[in-house]
Amino acid sequence: MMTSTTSLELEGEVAPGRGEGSRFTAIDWVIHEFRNKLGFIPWPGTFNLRMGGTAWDWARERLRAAAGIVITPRDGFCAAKCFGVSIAGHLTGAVVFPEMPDYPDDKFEIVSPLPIRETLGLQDGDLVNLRLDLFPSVRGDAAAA
Ligand SMILES: Cc1cc2nc3c(=O)[nH]c(=O)nc-3n(C[C@H](O)[C@H](O)[C@H](O)COP(=O)(O)O)c2cc1C
Ligand SMILES: Nc1ccn([C@@H]2O[C@H](COP(=O)(O)OP(=O)(O)O)[C@@H](O)[C@H]2O)c(=O)n1
Repeated sequence: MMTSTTSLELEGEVAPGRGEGSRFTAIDWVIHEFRNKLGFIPWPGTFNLRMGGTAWDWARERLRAAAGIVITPRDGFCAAKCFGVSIAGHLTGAVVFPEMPDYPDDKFEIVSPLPIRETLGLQDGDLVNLRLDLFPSVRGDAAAA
């Protein structure tokens, strides 16, 4: 649902990933990019949600068209586009869309300064409200919304 000209409200289902997120959040240049451009050091790993439905189809097109914040890759890696996101109205982070040709359309991968599952007591299959900032500027002091 569109809540204003700059934010989107969505719902996603907590999902397992491929167990590779912590490999990427441990890379020096990734930590450097997140610290400089988003204002926080990532908690190890990525928190995944599965998205679907017409609201997501519409939002995905808006996100594809928006500039977001670009994580600039080092040699051999792909770039990623980020948007600030509020998770269940309690935590903030950034949703990351790696620019990989086969990246799943229904995957919503969040990098955050805090452990989201543990902090919010979430399990696979739980539904979570998300608010996305189409014109993001995530700050280092914004870990708690
Ligand atoms: C900034 C950033 C850059 C990435 N670049 C690549 C890449 O070049 N190649 C790749 O296979 N995965 C890359 N990934 C990882 C993919 O997003 C991968 O699907 C994900 O981190 C795995 O998460 P999961 O194990 O939670 O599913 C990158 C991730 C991030 C956060
Ligand atoms: N900021 C974060 C990062 C990861 N996580 C969780 O930490 C675990 C490890 O993340 P991961 O990316 O290495 O693994 P998968 O999500 O691929 O299983 C997963 O259960 C994530 O959902 C979290 O709760 N909050």
